[in-house]
Amino acid sequence: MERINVAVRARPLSPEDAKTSPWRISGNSIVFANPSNKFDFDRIFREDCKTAEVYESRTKAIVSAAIGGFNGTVFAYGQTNSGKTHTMRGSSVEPGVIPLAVHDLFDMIQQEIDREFLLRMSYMEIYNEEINDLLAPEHRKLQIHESIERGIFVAGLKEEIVSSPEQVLKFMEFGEAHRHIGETNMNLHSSRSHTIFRMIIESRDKVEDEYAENSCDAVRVSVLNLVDLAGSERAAKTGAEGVRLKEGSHINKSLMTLGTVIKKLSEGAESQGGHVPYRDSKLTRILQPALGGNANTAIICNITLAQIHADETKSSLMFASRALRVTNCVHVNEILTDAALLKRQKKEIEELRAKLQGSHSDHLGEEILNLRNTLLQSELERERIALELEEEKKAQAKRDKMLLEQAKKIQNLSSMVLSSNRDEITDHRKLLVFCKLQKVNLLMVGEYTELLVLHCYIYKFSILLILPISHRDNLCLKYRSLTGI
Ligand SMILES: Nc1ncnc2c1ncn2[C@@H]1O[C@H](COP(=O)(O)OP(=O)(O)OP(=O)(O)O)[C@@H](O)[C@H]1O
Repeated sequence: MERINVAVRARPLSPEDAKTSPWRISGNSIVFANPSNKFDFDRIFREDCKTAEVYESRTKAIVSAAIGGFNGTVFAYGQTNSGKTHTMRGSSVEPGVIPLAVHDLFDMIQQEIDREFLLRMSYMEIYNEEINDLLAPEHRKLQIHESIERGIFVAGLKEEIVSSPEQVLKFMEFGEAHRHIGETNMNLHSSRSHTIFRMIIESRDKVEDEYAENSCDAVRVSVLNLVDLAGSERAAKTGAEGVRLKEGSHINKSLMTLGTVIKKLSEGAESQGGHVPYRDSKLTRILQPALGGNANTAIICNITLAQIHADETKSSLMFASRALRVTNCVHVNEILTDAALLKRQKKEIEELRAKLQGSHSDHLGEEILNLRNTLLQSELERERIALELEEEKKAQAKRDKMLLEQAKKIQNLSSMVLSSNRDEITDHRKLLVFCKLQKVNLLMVGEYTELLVLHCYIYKFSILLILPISHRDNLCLKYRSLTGI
């Protein structure tokens, strides 16, 4: 959000008027009669200040921004004979803001070696609420239209392509010749119309190769309005009659609408969804983007400090004070073709990627990598443990199964515990073969055990012998002699 910049310029006074002036200027404040009537502004230019200084203080920056694609509007406001035309148009002795801006604009463009520019100009006046083309005097009563592409525009207004300040000023001179100027009691050359001098600045990146990756064919289009308003006037003072009176009433009416628009905006009407009467006059409708819209705007309020015009000066300062509270929303005006849009997005992605890879994100990247590694290791460990657990379960099941089988076998064998005699030797042998096949130890008790020991030896498996004491020594001897153990 950008506030409207408001400066006040006091025109020189005659020595008599200077003596009786009720106004005092101190810094950027101006006081009327007593300190309670104090007005503060961004800048106050005293009577002796030169237009070049007025131009440098704010308009230069607006011109520079316009080259960068931002809309800009500067207008001179004030009562008749207060020095508006002197400020905006000036003379050959002291050029005004318009010729100074035009020269500066071309100088600044020269510095922009990476961009190419196309400049157009138009010049119109609003006379008795009718829009006339000053570059094509036959174009009269032009209409205002609005479209999404162009915004608010004057249909049929001639735009001349220009390539030098001299060319611009020449066209301007042509327009001046067709402007409505009239003599009043207050000003020999009183402007009877509002004039809007406009420069349309189009630019784009200079490219050797249109299709080069890093080229961007986005076009910036900005409008710079330099406005010289007609002065508010009192018929009693100007002595206006007939045509002059009619002109004066139209001037006053449109200035009144301008005042109302500024008042509404300063009260925040637009942001609160309230009605701002832009359409009540051609002037406010054309200047709409500059008033609370998309433009850098500056107002130069011209005043006279003479006692006799104190009321008009007060009213001008009130208007200027309200304008101080108006904010605009300024953004660069860029038109993008589809190709340009794609290129721009690609560029943005590349820039973001470069940023991500920059020093700032190195540390972050490393940390992310470490975290990822840790996570991976944890997952592997978890898998390993799960596998081990599974194996363990299988082994346990196998063991359980084996134990169960063994228990069954023991049970079977228990039922086969022998109480043999010589006739049962064949059965002993069968049993041994069975034990060999089943890989189980044989539990034996009873007589004739030596014969079984012999068989065990032959079939090579160990045996547990539980024998009656009487048999033990005898058997041990036999076992030793057989096995050599
Ligand atoms: N700062 C100044 N220094 C010298 N002369 C000035 C200054 N301001 C105004 N004048 C002179 O005062 C006269 C009236 O000024 P100008 O025509 O610029 O007033 P204006 O506000 O445009 O009036 P109007 O609204 O009637 O067109 C002119 O002769 C102009 O040269």
